[in-house]
Amino acid sequence: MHSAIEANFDGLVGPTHNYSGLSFGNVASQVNTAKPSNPRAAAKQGLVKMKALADMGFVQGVLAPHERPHIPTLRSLGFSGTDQQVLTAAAKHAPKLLAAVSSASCMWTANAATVSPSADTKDGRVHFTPANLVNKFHRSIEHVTTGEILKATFPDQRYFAHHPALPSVEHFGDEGAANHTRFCSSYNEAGVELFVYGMSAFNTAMPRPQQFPARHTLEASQAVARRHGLSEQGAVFVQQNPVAIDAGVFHNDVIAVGNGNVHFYHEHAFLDTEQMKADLQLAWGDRTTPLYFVEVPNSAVSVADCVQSYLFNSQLLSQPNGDMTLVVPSECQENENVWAYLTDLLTHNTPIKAVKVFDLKQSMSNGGGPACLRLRVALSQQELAAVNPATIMNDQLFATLNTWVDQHYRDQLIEADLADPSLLLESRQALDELTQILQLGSLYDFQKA
Ligand SMILES: NCCC[C@H](NC(=O)CCC(=O)O)C(=O)O
Repeated sequence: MHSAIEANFDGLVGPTHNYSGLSFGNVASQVNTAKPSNPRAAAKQGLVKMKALADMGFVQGVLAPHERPHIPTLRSLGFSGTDQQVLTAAAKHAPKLLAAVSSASCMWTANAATVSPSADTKDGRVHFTPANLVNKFHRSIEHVTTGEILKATFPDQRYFAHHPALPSVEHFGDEGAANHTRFCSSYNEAGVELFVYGMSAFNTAMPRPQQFPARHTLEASQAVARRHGLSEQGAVFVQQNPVAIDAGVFHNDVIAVGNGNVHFYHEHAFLDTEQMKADLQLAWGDRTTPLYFVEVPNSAVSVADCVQSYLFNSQLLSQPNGDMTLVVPSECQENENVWAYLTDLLTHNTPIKAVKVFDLKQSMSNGGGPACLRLRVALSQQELAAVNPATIMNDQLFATLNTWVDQHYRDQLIEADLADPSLLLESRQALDELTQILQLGSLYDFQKA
């Protein structure tokens, strides 16, 4: 039997990448507000990570950025005239709104969707639900285009089932795979899907964060598990620690990561750690491989260290021999406690045997680490063969995309630049070419007009 694999689909950073301070509750986004960004460096840092994973033998895909600034959203909010008039009026009367419709936030594809592999679902297809990202306006406008990009990347309906986003209302706040982890003993077999939520929308007696928003609800997770056709045994629902959310852990993937039979998480990640372990263990059942819980004590790495270094926003990747590699941002190396912990971890008897460090500073400055930048899609060989091949990273695509970035991206952007009509034209020109490179068809609004 040919083995199933886990592919990573990273978001390519778009030409309008900037720091607008749009994410209340996300420390990096707030701290770096109004700093100049470098979209060209951002895109290239992401490409280097993608290429490195492809070179390590992993299947690596690319998800296209969205059209920004998004003129149709401005029109729906009452701006009118030519595209240039819309832009100028928005810049004058609602500059923060212009910043919101210009964000390159779709780069963080861990928030693009929740994906359930075919081994877990009732109809034996891979299921996708784009996340409504309703808690932040700039992200709430992503899900329609995300759905179209996912359909263009995973087109064959015999293998892939595409759902629309959940209702766009706080009760069903859904942040996608940033709050979803899958455990399995091999990618061929049915796994256990862990859904982590920030609060219950309907049960207001349950604890909630006091200061920062809980973006993701229990009810959203339950709905996704139902529509994906997961078995009762195959889905576990666990509440994130509200205290951690108030300390800046706006997604669970800032404080926990799992893969295969390993759950790597912080002591304060969950409201009830013992319950999380018991529930996962019960769902895991009597599989022959043991489930490893690698719990990081607060005495070694504080929650503040997690938020600053993004230790847990790492990618935990299985090598063919079962050993795992942890892909971390360079901030981990710069944080003394975190680096000491990681150095020590490698001497312990866990499946985590190697650490790889990447410079992702441009994305990190908006609160997005290695794990935020990727959407995991476990695929059988047959399903992999049905993926749009033009989106798979290799030497040629890496070279093509680097040249494309050099041609179209600026190396500095501040908020005021978002009003520049030539930025809009440059971005459209770039994306128009990209749809040809990645063979996505005409998916952007400006291509349909
Ligand atoms: N998974 C990481 C997501 C980071 C993202 N940051 C942002 O949107 C910041 C954008 C800005 O502030 O310009 C967020 O908070 O959802």
